[in-house]
Amino acid sequence: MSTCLVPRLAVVGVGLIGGSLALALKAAGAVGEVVGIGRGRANLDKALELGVIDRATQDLAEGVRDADLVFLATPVLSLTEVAATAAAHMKLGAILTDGGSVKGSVAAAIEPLLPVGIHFVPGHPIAGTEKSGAEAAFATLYHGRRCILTPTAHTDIGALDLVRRVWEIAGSSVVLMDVEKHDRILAAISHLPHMVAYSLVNAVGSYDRYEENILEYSAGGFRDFTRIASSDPTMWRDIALTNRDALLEMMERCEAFFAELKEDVRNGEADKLYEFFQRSKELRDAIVK
Ligand SMILES: NC(=O)C1=CN([C@@H]2O[C@H](COP(=O)(O)OP(=O)(O)OC[C@H]3O[C@@H](n4cnc5c(N)ncnc54)[C@H](O)[C@@H]3O)[C@@H](O)[C@H]2O)C=CC1
Ligand SMILES: O=C(O)C(=O)Cc1ccc(O)cc1
Repeated sequence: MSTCLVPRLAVVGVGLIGGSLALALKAAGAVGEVVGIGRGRANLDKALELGVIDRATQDLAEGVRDADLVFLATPVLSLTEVAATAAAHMKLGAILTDGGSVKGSVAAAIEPLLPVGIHFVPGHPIAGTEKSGAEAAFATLYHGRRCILTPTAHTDIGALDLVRRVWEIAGSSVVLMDVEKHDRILAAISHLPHMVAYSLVNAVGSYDRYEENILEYSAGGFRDFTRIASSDPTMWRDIALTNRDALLEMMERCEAFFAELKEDVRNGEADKLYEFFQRSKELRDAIVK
């Protein structure tokens, strides 16, 4: 009989987020067996080869059957369907959690589907990179980062405690938050920057006056600013669709500042431009150490 925190972990979607949690728990000796569940055989084989998972299956029902904890790490729009199938085949008392970037739609859709005796804890590790797939996973991704859990009135306290300990063992500090606050904060600090980066790359990459790819002339600033535009398009499509209202509000705020800047450039407003840039620098220097 295993004495580790999670005797059997099932990870649905063995990519950056699911794979990294598996590796972190393995490194800490907190997990017995890790079962990886996915749609593509090639990614599962890679995950096996890299030691991210111990067993692989493309059959969700079979993969979750004996799991004590099931971690859903697939794109946000797939989570409800995956959760419904997983929950229907999990053992009584097992815990289901997720790492989706948007929480309001996820918790609201999944909770009504859960059979009695299956506990759901919505979560979101605030850690990541622009890379995807099992090859992108690494054990220290969550070190020194935050993980937001968004329990609802229905969340089981024991399940919440176990998921909290899982993320702490993975190296994160856990913050509890209500879903609306989560979705608004993430729209501002994560989802808006991705939309801006995607737009910037399009604006510059489609500029064809000189019939050559001017992205090849990019210096450090362009690379830093647009790294996140290399992120997975399915993931970001799902985030944009499921956090629509909060994201639109932030995109409008951003548009207003851009419009102000445009007017000041057009009118040669030296003092206003200086103030705009000075204020931005102070804000940025205070936020990002
Ligand atoms: N990439 C990041 O930096 C972060 C991502 N997230 C969230 O974590 C989740 C996973 O993201 P990543 O690990 O980056 O993606 P990923 O693309 O690296 O991995 C997702 C895996 O799920 C598989 N998959 C997709 N649909 C599936 C389905 N219906 N059934 C089984 N497998 C399926 C994909 O084939 C892929 O292997 C997403 O919900 C994302 O919003 C959360 C925090 C950070
Ligand atoms: O690569 C980066 O800097 C990110 O911003 C990663 C990221 C993407 C999505 C999330 O929900 C959380 C973190």
